[in-house]
Amino acid sequence: MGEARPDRSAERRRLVLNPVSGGADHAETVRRLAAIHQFPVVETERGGHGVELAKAAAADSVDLLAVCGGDGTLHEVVEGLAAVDALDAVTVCVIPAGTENIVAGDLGIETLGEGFEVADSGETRRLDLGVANDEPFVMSAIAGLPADVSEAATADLKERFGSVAFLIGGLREGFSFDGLEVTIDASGGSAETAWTGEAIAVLVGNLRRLGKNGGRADAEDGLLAVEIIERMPPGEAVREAIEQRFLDRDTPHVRALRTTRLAVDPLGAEPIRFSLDGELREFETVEFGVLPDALRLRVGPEYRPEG
Ligand SMILES: Nc1ncnc2c1ncn2[C@@H]1O[C@H](COP(=O)(O)OP(=O)(O)OP(=O)(O)O)[C@@H](O)[C@H]1O
Repeated sequence: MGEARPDRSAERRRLVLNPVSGGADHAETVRRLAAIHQFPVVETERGGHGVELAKAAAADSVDLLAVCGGDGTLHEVVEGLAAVDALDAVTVCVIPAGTENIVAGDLGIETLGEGFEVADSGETRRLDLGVANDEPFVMSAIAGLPADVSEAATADLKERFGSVAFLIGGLREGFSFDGLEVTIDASGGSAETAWTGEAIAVLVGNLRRLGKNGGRADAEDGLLAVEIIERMPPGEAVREAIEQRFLDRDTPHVRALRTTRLAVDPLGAEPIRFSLDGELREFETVEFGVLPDALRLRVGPEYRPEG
């Protein structure tokens, strides 16, 4: 029985494929599915190439751009579209083939097949983007323990253990972590906050579960969900961080707020490292903001903005 396919004659499609994300075993299947779903494929050849391929897609008037890889590949594509001011002209869809695929999971897209289904017929919504100075991010910006955790999860660990690698890395790092001496200034949200001290982690969420106090960051509310995890004795720190992040419990050393603007200044001479959607960046000083409704994204049927 032949199923009626949507009329795509008016739509210019393209797929950016990262062939080495995740376990690097998806490329063949993706090329086959892409042919069935009428997506011409371009492939990333090195780190940062996704930015260039996204700019080229915008220049070629692509209006539906699928991204197949992990959160890092999506990050690069969004960065490229933003750089040429094409976020409004291009609708993005996500085909999950990374290690974590946190964004895809938040959009209700779990498999390659679901990714292509949503690309074909999912609802298009407008999601906020976060920005760190000038660089956009889809999901989150994280400094401190969890950022070190992502770095500590080596490619080998990731390959063997997938998501668990982040937890293993965290437990390793937890014993040697020095803390972040910072001044944090938030304005334009539920409460003005000025805070100076030593933090274990600063989490700035746009689309991501951040624990009970911050709730799931809502990518359609025009706000960033921020959590500041204060310095505390090491035993308590590891326990509270784990309770907060994995068990959804209230803990005493965590401040949660929602804001449109957040400035973070390190007190010492060292720059501060943030992981933007899993990609590490260093900042002398950083100001976070929101671009409301900036990203046109196809979402799965289970997607709920507030999680
Ligand atoms: N051909 C390539 N060779 C080497 N590295 C590449 C190539 N193409 C892209 N990359 C890099 O691969 C990295 C990993 O991609 P990505 O973050 O999407 O997947 P992941 O880390 O497996 O998944 P996730 O971020 O969801 O956990 C990115 O930093 C990207 O720049």
